[in-house]
Amino acid sequence: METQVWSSYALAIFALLLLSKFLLQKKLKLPPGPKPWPIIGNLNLMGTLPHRSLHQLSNKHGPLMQLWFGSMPVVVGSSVDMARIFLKTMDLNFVGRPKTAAGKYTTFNYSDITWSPYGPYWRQARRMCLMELFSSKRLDSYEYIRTEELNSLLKGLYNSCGKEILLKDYLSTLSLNVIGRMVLGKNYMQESNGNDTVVAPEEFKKMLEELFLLNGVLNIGDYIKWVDFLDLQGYVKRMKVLSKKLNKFLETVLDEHEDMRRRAVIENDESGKKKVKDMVDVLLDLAEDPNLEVKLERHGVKAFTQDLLAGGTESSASIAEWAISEILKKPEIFKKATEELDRVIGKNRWIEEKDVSNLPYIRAIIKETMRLHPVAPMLVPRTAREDCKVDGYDIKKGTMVLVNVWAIGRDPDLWDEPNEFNPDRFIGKDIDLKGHDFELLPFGSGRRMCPGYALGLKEIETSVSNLLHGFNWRLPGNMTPEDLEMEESFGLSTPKKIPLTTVVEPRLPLELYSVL
Ligand code: HEM
Repeated sequence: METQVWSSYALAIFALLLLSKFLLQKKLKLPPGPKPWPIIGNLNLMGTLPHRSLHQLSNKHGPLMQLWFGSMPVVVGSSVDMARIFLKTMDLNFVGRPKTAAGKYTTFNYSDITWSPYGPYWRQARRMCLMELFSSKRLDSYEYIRTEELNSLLKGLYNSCGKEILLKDYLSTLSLNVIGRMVLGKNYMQESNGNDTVVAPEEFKKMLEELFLLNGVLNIGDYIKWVDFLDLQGYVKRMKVLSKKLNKFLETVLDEHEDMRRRAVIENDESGKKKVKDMVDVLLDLAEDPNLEVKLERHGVKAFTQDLLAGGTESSASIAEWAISEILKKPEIFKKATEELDRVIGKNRWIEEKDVSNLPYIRAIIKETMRLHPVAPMLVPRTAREDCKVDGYDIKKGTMVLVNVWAIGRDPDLWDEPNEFNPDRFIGKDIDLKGHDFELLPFGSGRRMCPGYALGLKEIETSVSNLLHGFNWRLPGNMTPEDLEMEESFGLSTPKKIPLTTVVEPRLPLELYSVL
């Protein structure tokens, strides 16, 4: 009997709560959007590629739209004006990140840069990026690493001339080796002196792919809290497995670095040159700094290191693969690109980083690739830190905010024939990739904009230009450009679903390949 009374009380309270929530929302003027279902909200409308599902919905409901992922309100901006409001005009209010299982389990409880909440810790992290990790002086000091690793990729391709190759394998090895040496000081993924590797390169690449995927998935438990413990999609289990592997790797890296620092070893790097300070050294220096506003703990150093490795690996490889795939579909673009390369660089040398500013057509190819295939099609989710009004609509504190840069990149009001790959649209136009031009935002904009964009761009520009300069490209067998699939697979990044298989032939005098 007593139980019955209690359950009626509980029911009445629950009904009252629901009613008050309903009345409150009635009073608020929320952005338009699809009607939510009880419990799941609008999760049923999300397909396997959420940026495409949201693009379709915004065509119906407008460039500012609100939906519900379970009980979480989600606002989506899909126009230049909305991007400018969220990322510039009201950036400070939308600079938060949502608390997700991915942030908790895969980034040492939100202690990395990407998922850490807005506050002194994150602000200090951004200062470290600006002043220490990505200063132009530091990036310049690593140029020799980028050049050596790119040469090794070009040599590898030359050795595979005439054979079918999976281009992404070469590209992700390049970015992993570059970022590995810059961040960790040596390549932990390569066998050295006959010793065992700490982790095999293929295994490490898989770990990073898994990290990107798990950081981009719609994990139901994040949005319907009371089913969280069931881990219905099995993602949380995968996150925990992955975080153990990453932690083991990062512990080894830190132990070795600390050991060398104790012994004050001044090492030579793999090419025999005096070792330049790597990014882990810089982070360990910072961790010892008594004047830091917020102490950088060991788990913070591991989380930052992981962010740098992840940010620097998958993105550039994925963009370069998209660029070559688009060019294979349109041979006339290859012709124009090589005309520019032959005119500006000539056929007797490779392209260096400083040459790229003289190659407007190549840079246009890269912009066009990032317009159609932004690595993070909805950037990284943000949250509203306070209640506010946008375009006359109420947005509640805690609302998740997505800026659909993929949709903006295909907006027919901004771009002629938006689905066509046409680099010429950028020639003579002053549109850059640095977050100033809101129609093209592959690195985001504002306070949370990608801190690694300069490094990412350098890698993409020099690799794509040298790939086009050094080789003629064709599709294998009887495959025609129309047969080439251009589907995406989803995660925090959006790589090609079916990796590109291609065949290369040398385009330059043969002696140039022997000096690599
Ligand atoms: C190569 C191409 C790259 C692309 C297209 C890219 C894109 C992005 C995007 C879209 C964001 C989210 C911005 C936002 O929320 O508004 C981001 C954040 C971030 N990126 Fe990149 N990125 C690239 C390279 C890199 C590199 C090389 C690194 C580091 C080595 C890096 C490290 C980060 C970090 C740490 C954040 C989080 C920033 C924060 O939340 O404060 N990225 N990136």
